[in-house]
Amino acid sequence: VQEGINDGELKTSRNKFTTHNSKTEQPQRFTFSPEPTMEDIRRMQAEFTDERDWNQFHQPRNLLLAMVGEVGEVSELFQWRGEVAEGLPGWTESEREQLAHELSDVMIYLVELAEKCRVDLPQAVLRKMALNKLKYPASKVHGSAKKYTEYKD
Ligand SMILES: Nc1ccn([C@H]2C[C@H](O)[C@@H](COP(=O)(O)OP(=O)(O)OP(=O)(O)O)O2)c(=O)n1
Repeated sequence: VQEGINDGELKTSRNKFTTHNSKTEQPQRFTFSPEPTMEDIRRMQAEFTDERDWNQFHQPRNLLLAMVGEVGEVSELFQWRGEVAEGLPGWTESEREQLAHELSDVMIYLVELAEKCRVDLPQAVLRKMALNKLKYPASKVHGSAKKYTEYKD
């Protein structure tokens, strides 16, 4: 993937939040762009830290603390607003961009934390989702948010 993303591409990806189907006025289904992959993000962040000689600070515990700090920054954006509906109606472009920044910070630190802990994150996610399906069979739990310990067969 390219290092730099031009303004046009950034705008397109932001607009996916708000585009509507003009005939039905229904929000269009939202999807991510296929790139960058988690491996692209790992490599780009590794280059960023190498270029700054920052690996000396990026041990697992420091990355964990940095990630949790960024989760706090995401929380600040939702703080005192009450419930927020999907698609964030009423949020300004600038608030949406701020959220995109903070979620990205969380992702960047998460990916680097996984790398430094030697967790192959994309594959680990696949394994965990397979486990989740076994634990919560759709036929059994459909429409209920109980934790698995509350089901008695
Ligand atoms: N030692 C560091 C410092 C920063 N970053 C990178 C990863 C994050 O994506 C981003 C975090 O930068 P800041 O710590 O400046 O945090 P914010 O961008 O959230 O700024 P602020 O805390 O002012 O909102 O920069 C990094 O990898 N290692």
